[in-house]
Amino acid sequence: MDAEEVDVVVVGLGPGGEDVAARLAAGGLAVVGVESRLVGGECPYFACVPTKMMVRAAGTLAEGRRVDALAGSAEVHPRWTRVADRIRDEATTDWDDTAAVERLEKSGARFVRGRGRISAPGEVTVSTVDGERLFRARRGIVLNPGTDPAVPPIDGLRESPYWTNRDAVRAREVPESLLVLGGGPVGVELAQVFARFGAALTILEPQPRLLPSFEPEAGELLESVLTSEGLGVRTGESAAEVGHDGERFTVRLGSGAELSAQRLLVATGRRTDLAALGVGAAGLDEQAKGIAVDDRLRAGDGVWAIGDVTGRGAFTHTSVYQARIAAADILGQPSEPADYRAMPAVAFTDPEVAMVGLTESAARERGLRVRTATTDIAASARGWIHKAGNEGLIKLVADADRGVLVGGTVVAPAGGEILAGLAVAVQGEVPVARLREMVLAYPTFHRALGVAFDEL
Ligand SMILES: Cc1cc2nc3c(=O)[nH]c(=O)nc-3n(C[C@H](O)[C@H](O)[C@H](O)COP(=O)(O)OP(=O)(O)OC[C@H]3O[C@@H](n4cnc5c(N)ncnc54)[C@H](O)[C@@H]3O)c2cc1C
Ligand SMILES: NC(=O)c1ccc[n+]([C@@H]2O[C@H](COP(=O)([O-])OP(=O)(O)OC[C@H]3O[C@@H](n4cnc5c(N)ncnc54)[C@H](O)[C@@H]3O)[C@@H](O)[C@H]2O)c1
Repeated sequence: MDAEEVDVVVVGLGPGGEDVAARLAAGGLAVVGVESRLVGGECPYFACVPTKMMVRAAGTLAEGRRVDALAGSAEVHPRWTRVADRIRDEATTDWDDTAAVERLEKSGARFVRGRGRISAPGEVTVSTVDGERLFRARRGIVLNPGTDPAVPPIDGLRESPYWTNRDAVRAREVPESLLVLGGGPVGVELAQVFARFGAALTILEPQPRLLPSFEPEAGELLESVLTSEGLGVRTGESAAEVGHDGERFTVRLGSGAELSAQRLLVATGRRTDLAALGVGAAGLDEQAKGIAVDDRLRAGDGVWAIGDVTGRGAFTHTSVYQARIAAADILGQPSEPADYRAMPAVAFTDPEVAMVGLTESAARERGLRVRTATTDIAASARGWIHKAGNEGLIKLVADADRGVLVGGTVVAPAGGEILAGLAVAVQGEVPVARLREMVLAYPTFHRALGVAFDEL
């Protein structure tokens, strides 16, 4: 097979892959982008965008149900077809990436639909519907393969018609009951959405709390909100066996108890098949969980990796941030090295759970002399005015020796927006003494930060 000579091959066109391909093409390089499914990746078709449309719709239902407490009376009648149609028509154009392919090609990159794998150093073989194509990349290969849902090895699960996020966003109907395996961001966001649309919901999370990668206080508060909305939350419990009789799922727990539901959503994390990507041919460990990269996103000689697969925060903003740095490195342009100190994470539940930088335990593990402060959003002036739906907290984590914030968590209505102030403080290493002097508008939710700064 003759090889086609190019400068760079980008394998996988998630948000970062699409971005890096366009940047490299704009920089004058001959670029081929390879995508086996949809250009844009998980985020626009199966993740961020459609799930946030669901969250937005479920939030309006919740607000409608709060009318009785604040403004009169209202009857709310959920209709899922509104959400399903919006996802199909506005978010995903019925899961069609024509516009994204055109955008990519307009940027100057070439597009090949197929599955790429590194077949030799500097070489990518792409399996397309018309057979195999071979590309030789003079400058290098950028890997942006993203992740697929990880399905845990629970007896009977793989043989059952379980859902992942990809099925949940395509749902045309709300199940009468839904069991969610996993209380991470995917699990809690989708659980609250489907519950607000009428599904009887149970979340099963083996760790002691929901959102285990966030501050424990955040997971505890979210659990109390979800249970007050009628969801069942079973933390510290795992599924031992899954059965499906053609209509319903039965899940036997480690404790012996049994749960039953019409649908089962697997939201237990993500995985990438590095062996299928051929990373071994580039001298990388194909048995590893992800691809280790340096602060220029270099994974090896002539190989860069960006996005979820790098394990530096599985978010769209990480992927496009890394794309910018990798593109600059390949083009030989100046840029700052990757800096993840103020990486934000937001779970778009109601209240939103948002964090930046280090949790208290992560800061202690790094040997920092940690000082923390926590304040209650409901007890703040704005929280008290807000009333229904005012649950929340702010937790700050400071390095007492340097007198700066190293992390912060906001659980609040629009907590992800409030987080921006903390992100600036962590990134800019603004002294806590200076933060205390700030004038914070009354009565905003973020004004509660002042109480926490004082406590620090
Ligand atoms: C339900 C859900 C909700 C989420 N919500 C948010 C959110 O609100 N905010 C946020 O920041 N993040 C969110 N995320 C995470 C976000 O979707 C990812 O971090 C984001 O898509 C970036 O991923 P990526 O760039 O690594 O690649 P991906 O988006 O995973 O795309 C990788 C692409 O590579 C392709 N590919 C893989 N292997 C090959 C191959 N060998 N050859 C050719 N193509 C290949 C795949 O088909 C895929 O299209 C969410 C995730 C999920 C599951
Ligand atoms: N708003 C956002 O930015 C957003 C939203 C969704 C997802 N994401 C990203 O996507 C990635 C995937 O999210 P996720 O929630 O699927 O993964 P996750 O790894 O964050 O959480 C998975 C959860 O499943 C639990 N779990 C593991 N095995 C289990 C089992 N056998 N049964 C039940 N539970 C089990 C884990 O303890 C964990 O709490 C995350 O890294 C996240 O950052 C981001």
